[in-house]
Amino acid sequence: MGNAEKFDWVRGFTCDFDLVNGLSKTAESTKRYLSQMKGMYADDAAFDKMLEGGDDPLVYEFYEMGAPELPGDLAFGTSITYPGKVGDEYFMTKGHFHTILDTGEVYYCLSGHGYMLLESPEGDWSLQEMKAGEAVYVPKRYAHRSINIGDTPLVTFFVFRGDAGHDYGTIETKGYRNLVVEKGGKAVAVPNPKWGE
Ligand SMILES: O=P(O)(O)OC[C@H]1O[C@H](O)[C@H](O)[C@@H](O)[C@@H]1O
Ligand SMILES: [Fe+2]
Repeated sequence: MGNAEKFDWVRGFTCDFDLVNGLSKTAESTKRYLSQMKGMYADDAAFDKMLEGGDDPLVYEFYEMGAPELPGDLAFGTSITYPGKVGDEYFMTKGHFHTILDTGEVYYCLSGHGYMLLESPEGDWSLQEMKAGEAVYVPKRYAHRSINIGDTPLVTFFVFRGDAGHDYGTIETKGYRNLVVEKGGKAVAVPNPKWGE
């Protein structure tokens, strides 16, 4: 049974999410493995090398609860980005704009340490730090991507309008203007050499 049928979107329901690892015993997660992110990391050689050995690490997983795609409904769940790097670039989600660009989103960090990378179509961008107990507001119009800069899973709980939709196209073709890499033991933002390609 899929998540949409499991839950009563008309009369209400509850669902568990672990405070530390973010996982649910009831809902089923959607998983994204490294092989599904080809071209998204700056270092293609490091990316290919990681997959050569036959190992395809789980980079992140999240819950699609099956909220009705209507303006009055709310999509919510946890998103878990695992620790790791491709070359010196930290593991991250694909990131997306909302199809209805004018819809925001809230993320509350349950555990781990990382950043939310925000970028508007006009190129305004920022990094919002995420650590347990901090909530991040993703304003309407901004693409958003979670980046794990720690050694433990970065776990967030998110809520957004049910009809917002995901637009991956722009990020998949152009990328973000900046990446977050480890330099001298520190996480720093650097310009993305592949941007706009
Ligand atoms: O959609 P991605 O960029 O692959 O990230 C995965 C997921 O992360 C977050 O938790 C969002 O709220 C989800 O809507 C999203 O689908
Ligand atoms: Fe979103």
